This record gives sequence, structure tokens and C-alpha cells, in this order.
Amino acid sequence: MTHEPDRLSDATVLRLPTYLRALAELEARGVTSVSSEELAVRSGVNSAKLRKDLSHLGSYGVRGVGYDVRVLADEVSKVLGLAQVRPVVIVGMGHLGHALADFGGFATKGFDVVACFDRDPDIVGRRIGGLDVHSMAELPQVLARVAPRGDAIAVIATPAASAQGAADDLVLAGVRSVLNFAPVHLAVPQGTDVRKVDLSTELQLLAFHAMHRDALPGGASSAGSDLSTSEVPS
Ligand SMILES: NC(=O)c1ccc[n+]([C@@H]2O[C@H](COP(=O)([O-])OP(=O)(O)OC[C@H]3O[C@@H](n4cnc5c(N)ncnc54)[C@H](O)[C@@H]3O)[C@@H](O)[C@H]2O)c1
Repeated sequence: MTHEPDRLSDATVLRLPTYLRALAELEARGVTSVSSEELAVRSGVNSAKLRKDLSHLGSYGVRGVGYDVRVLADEVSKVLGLAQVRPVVIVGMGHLGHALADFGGFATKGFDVVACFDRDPDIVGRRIGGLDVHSMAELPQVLARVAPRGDAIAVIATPAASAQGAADDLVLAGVRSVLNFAPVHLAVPQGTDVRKVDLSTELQLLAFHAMHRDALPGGASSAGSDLSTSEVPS
């Protein structure tokens, strides 16, 4: 199977984790092959779009049989860069950072939380989620040890006012992938990827959809929709 990930659109890439989650659920139930229709329903996208997405990966399925669940999961994982475990570091060990470090679920998705940092001397030195909390001054040395390939993903869980400073420190230490929970736009140099998790925006979008749904004759529709996938531009 050949694929050229460079040619994948952002919208396709955004849907791949959803396909992967659906495939993992099928695999856990011992299902070995799946039709595009079923995988589409489980992923909350339409089947034509799914088939097109997967054809970009070089996966076409077999007529009458569908896709081999394991092979497709491996292929999607590979395209997403999940073939090897990625080290994750957390900056800001308050409520959110603490909860993320304690959460064991990342390991099953190919992510290993390997270090955490805070600037508060009262928090530095504590043990959270089985890890010592390091000071920000230790960032370069610790990163070189826990992510020697330079492939760490950093999670920023600081207050908004200090997120840019934390991002600057991370970039200086060589980090090029950042997941930002702070409700603020981060300026980073070209070649650094930032994804933002903004719960307030998500709540606002749900409020907007609820207002329009409730304004429809008959109120709420009987079929629910997964806005997390349907909002993705195609
Ligand atoms: N708590 C939640 O449920 C939640 C949900 C969504 C988003 N958020 C966002 O996540 C962020 C963290 O929220 P929280 O409730 O955990 O905050 P918090 O105040 O409990 O913790 C923030 C931590 O960041 C540390 N910190 C501050 N500046 C730093 C810096 N420059 N470098 C390293 N560490 C630094 C602080 O010492 C503190 O330990 C906020 O931006 C918040 O808006 C929180």
C-alpha cells in the first residue's frame, strides 16, 4: 500500500483520528473486517467522504468484504505518525495539568507522558502522576533526556497570561508540537504546530446549535449529530 501524506487535506487529516477510534473499537470487539458504510456510521461522516479519505491513503477496501480492520488501523496510525510512541510533556501542573498527568488513557493511544513542569516553587519537586515536577529552568536538560529525538509534544496548561511565555520557553528548548489549553492565541515560529483546545468555544458552538435547533418547528431533531466531525470543513 502506498500513500502520500503530503497530499492529504487538513480536513481529511482531522477525520483520521475519528476513523482510528472507530477501528480500535471494532478491533477490541474482535471484528476483522468492516464495510465503508458501517465505518462511516461509527465515525459520524458520510460513506462517500470516508471512502475518498481512505483512498488518499491507498486503502480502497474489497468489494463485498470491506476493509481489513487491523490493516486499516495500522495504515491510519502510520499516516498520523503514531507508529511509534510519542513523548508528551505537560507545562503547568495546576488543576488541569494534574488531571492530565493522572490520566492513564494516553498510553493506549500511543502517547507517553514523560515529564511535567511548573514555575511555582511550591509545586516543583512534587510527584504528580508518577512524575517529578521540574522547574522551567530544567526544561532543556529534561527534554534532551526524555525526548532525545526532539519529537516531544508539549501540553500547555498554564493560565492564559503565562501561556505565551511557556510557549517561548518550549520553542527555545526545541519543541515543535504544542497542544494549548490556555484560552489565548500563541505566536510561534514557522515550523512549529499549535493546536488549541478551547472548551469555551466548544460550549459556545453547542449553544449556537441548540438555539437554532430549538427554533426549528418540532424542536430537537430525533437524530443526533456529532458536531465534532461535522464541523470539520471538507
Ligand atoms: N481547569 C479546567 O477544567 C480547564 C478547562 C479548560 C481549560 N482550562 C485552561 O487550562 C489552563 C490551566 O487551568 P487550571 O485550572 O489548571 O489552572 P491552575 O491555575 O490550577 O494551574 C496553572 C498552573 O500553571 C503554572 N504556571 C503558570 N505560569 C507558568 C509558566 N510560565 N510556566 C510553567 N508553569 C506555569 C502555575 O504555577 C499553576 O500551577 C488555563 O488556561 C485554563 O483556562 C482549564
